[in-house]
Amino acid sequence: MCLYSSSVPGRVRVAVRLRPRNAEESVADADFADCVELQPEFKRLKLRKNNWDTDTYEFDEVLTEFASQKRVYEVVAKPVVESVLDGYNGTVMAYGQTGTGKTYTLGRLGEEDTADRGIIVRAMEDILADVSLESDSVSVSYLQLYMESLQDLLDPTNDNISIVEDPKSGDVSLPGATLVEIRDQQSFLELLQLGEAHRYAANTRLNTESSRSHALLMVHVKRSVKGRELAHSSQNGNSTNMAKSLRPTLVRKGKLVVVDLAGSERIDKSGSEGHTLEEAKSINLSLSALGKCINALAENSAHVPVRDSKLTRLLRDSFGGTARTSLVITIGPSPRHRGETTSTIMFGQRAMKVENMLKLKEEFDYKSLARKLDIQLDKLIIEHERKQKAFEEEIERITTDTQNQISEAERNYADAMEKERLKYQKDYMESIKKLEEKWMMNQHKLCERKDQTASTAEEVAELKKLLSKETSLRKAAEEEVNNLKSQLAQLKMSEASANSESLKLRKMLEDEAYRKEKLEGEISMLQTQLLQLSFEADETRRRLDRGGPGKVPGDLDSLISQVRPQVNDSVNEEKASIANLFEQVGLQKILSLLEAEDADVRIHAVKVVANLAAEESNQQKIVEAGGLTSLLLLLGSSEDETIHRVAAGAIANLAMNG
Ligand SMILES: Nc1ncnc2c1ncn2[C@@H]1O[C@H](COP(=O)(O)OP(=O)(O)OP(=O)(O)O)[C@@H](O)[C@H]1O
Repeated sequence: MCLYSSSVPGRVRVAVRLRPRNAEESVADADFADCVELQPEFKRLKLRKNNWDTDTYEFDEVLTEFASQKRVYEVVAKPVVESVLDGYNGTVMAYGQTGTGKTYTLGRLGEEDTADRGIIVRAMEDILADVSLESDSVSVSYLQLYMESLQDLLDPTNDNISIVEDPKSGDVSLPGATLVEIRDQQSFLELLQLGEAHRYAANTRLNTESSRSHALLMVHVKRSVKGRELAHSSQNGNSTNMAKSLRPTLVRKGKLVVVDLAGSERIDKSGSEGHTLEEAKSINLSLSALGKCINALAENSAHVPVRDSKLTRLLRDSFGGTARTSLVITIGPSPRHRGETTSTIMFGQRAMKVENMLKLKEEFDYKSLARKLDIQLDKLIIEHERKQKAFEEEIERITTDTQNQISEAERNYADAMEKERLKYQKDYMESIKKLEEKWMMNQHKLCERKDQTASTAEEVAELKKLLSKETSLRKAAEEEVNNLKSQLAQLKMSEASANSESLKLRKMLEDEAYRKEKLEGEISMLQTQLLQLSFEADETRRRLDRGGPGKVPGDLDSLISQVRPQVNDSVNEEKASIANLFEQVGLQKILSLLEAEDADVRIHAVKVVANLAAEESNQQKIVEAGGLTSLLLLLGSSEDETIHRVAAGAIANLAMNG
């Protein structure tokens, strides 16, 4: 499962490499100029159409016949190798006519002279130098595609390898191909030699040449992303080692595909016949399918005929896919092969227009995590088993110890029990003996008491008699008491009724007393009012007596004369009534009213006393009753003018007499 994938546009890069003239060409074409002229500084190639006309083509790199293998690697393959190390897929491919140097460019081992090392050897050197063999892995498959049959060059028996394409990612894989892990350059070189030997043998068997098949080397580079891992773990500084070990490693998977294509010469020119013709057709089929795909991609055509051949299916990621692709087209200088050279150049020109979308291939390495966990689990199981065994042994030891202790304790307990039993048995026997002695003694005492009991029985009979007598007496007394109690109850009942009667009478008496008091109050009030009326009448009378005819207006004289007899009569009546009152009320009572709270009562009282004091017959009685003293006190204590005046008159009358 791809975890992170960032897409970067990346056009197919194309370099053209010119092979130097070989011995044959030096002779045969001695009088002729090369069919191409290279201008590497302008990255241009001029193709001579004839003696006076040339076509000019531009490439990403133009490598002359003098270009070193090192330079070719650096401009053609190194950027791709670096991408693979960064986690991208990459393709380096050589295309050209037979004998133009495709294998020389890609596959020279440089055993005699390291300067001759081709792209494959140099790429692996760079890869091995960059990876860490502890955390990363490099593995290789080596295959040959011959007439639509994919053969494993590392396992010649495996000659029909199927191509599997991931419909989602478009990744192409060959699950049936042998995959050999590379740990050093030497083993890789040996592997390449082995593959070449197998290729030679296969081709001999098939009666063909290596130039008639396509060779593919696939290098899988899997790298754990340490930087990310470190950053991640530093964010979780407190995480435990166990948690760390359970975290899957992030890995980048880059795949480098190096393709040495079969020669691209035309069938008609090769003059092939029979099997060779079929072979040439097959090669042509796959190369022309590749050409068609590249054309379609260059023209942004909607349909790319990838499925037309196994070669295009194998290279679908390299053209229009996610890989960084670098194509080196190889050409010879001979004007005799101008046609093939032109065709090769045109192929390269179209390939330059193909745009890929480079995608980073990163994923979590769950497989290695699972492996790691398996190892950890095995360790834990072994540890657990070891501990379990130790535990069981410990349990056994403890059980044996405990059983021994229990046996010991049981023995001790049995001994102790026996001792206790004997002790209690002895104590028991002694107790029984003591009890028997006691019982004997008691028996003896009992016999003695039996004699005493006989005399006691007579006394008891006597006492019983007395008791029955006492009982009958007590019963008679109780009856007497009950009688008395019933009499007492009757008496209490009659007393209660008498009490209620007396309460009623008492209430009636209280009511009568209250009424009497009320009536006395009313009488007193009426007497006071009567006194006042008497006094006023007396006053009126006196005024009439003092007035006389001279002081009364003329018209009044006659009136008085008419009235006087009537007045005198009424005065006499008044006098009689006052005297009468005096007798009825009592002098003491009248004098006590001089000290009444009410001012009006005091005024009336003083007027009555004055009126009485005016009569000589009363004066002696008034003085004796303390009336003079009462009047003097009233005079001293009151500020009322009428009281002053009337009291003074009364005092004068009493004083004169006294
Ligand atoms: N740049 C070069 N410098 C010197 N010699 C070269 C160069 N390129 C190719 N040769 C030589 O030319 C010959 C043919 O080269 P090579 O086998 O690599 O061609 P090819 O394209 O792989 O042919 P085929 O398609 O038949 O495999 C070899 O002898 C090789 O050494």
